[in-house]
Amino acid sequence: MTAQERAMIPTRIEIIPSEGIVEKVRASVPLSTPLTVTCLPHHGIARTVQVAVELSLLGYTVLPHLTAHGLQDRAQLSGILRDCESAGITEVFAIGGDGPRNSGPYGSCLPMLEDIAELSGGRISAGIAGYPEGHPSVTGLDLLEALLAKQHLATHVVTQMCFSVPKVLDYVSLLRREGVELPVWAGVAGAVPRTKLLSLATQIGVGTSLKFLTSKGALAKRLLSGDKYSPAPFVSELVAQPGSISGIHLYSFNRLDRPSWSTAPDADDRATA
Ligand SMILES: NC(=O)C1=CN([C@@H]2O[C@H](COP(=O)(O)OP(=O)(O)OC[C@H]3O[C@@H](n4cnc5c(N)ncnc54)[C@H](O)[C@@H]3O)[C@@H](O)[C@H]2O)C=CC1
Ligand SMILES: Nc1nc(=O)c2c([nH]1)NC[C@@H]1CN(c3ccc(C(=O)N[C@@H](CCC(=O)O)C(=O)O)cc3)CN21
Repeated sequence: MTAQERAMIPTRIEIIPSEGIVEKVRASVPLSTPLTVTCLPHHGIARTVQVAVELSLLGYTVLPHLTAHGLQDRAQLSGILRDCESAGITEVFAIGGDGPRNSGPYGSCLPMLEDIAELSGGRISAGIAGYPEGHPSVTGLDLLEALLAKQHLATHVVTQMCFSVPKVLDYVSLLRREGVELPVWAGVAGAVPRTKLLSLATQIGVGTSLKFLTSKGALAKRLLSGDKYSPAPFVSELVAQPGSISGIHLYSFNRLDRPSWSTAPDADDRATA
């Protein structure tokens, strides 16, 4: 694969719907860069959808994250899908969610996906999550079974953040062996302070590949240079493998400097006031 081809890998950015984020995005992200809006338990789904709708109306391609555990009932999901459609949103990222399951009908992602397909009449599609390193409280077999059950309702898989190229590639091979043909987008941490990354990675259970970061390999050394984690060496190594991943999903933590491998056009394309 040539450097030119590597540079063409589709890249999208995940943001947190914090106060002021719409203005921040508008000031620094070109309209051509797709965005996803995360859904954290202490924020709730309404906030995610509101930010996604605002960004979509500004002209961004945007996917809100919908968490099954965060939904009270089917009517709430129906309202969210209507709001999305009215704002021109055609795809969401569907996830179980970290928060406690409420009394609503969606104990996991699958029944929510079924209702998204039914309520939207198939007009809103969905991405789902994959775990190259497993999940702290779910077995690998359960995760695979859930993925197999969900795949017919999904358009793509986004991986949990991972710091090891071989683990991502092994995971894509595993999915292909098990009959999952969906495109896989690799979840990659953005250039964030290393302390922040370490605490978050421990919290969400990606400790194994973090051990890789403290190993003595050449790639590990490059990733660890400076105060911040640098995703660029990881990304260039990953995309050099032909036919493996379909895109890069960057967990930005709202640090919105343009990623060094980005294919996005220049500042002229930014949203204007
Ligand atoms: N990768 C990501 O971007 C995000 C991941 N999450 C995490 O993903 C988990 C699963 O969501 P999906 O991948 O959509 O899977 P899912 O909702 O399809 O569930 C997969 C399987 O894991 C079980 N399960 C899920 N969470 C569990 C838990 N906390 N304890 C025990 N069993 C559990 C389900 O019953 C099911 O058998 C969430 O609970 C959360 O921890 C949450 C938000 C974003
Ligand atoms: N289990 C799990 N849950 C998630 O929500 C999640 C994943 N995994 N994997 C990938 C990304 C990373 N996510 C996160 C999680 C926390 C923050 C975060 O910065 N939280 C702040 C609070 C931010 C705020 O309230 O505005 C913190 O200090 O914890 C960011 C992205 C969302 N995604």
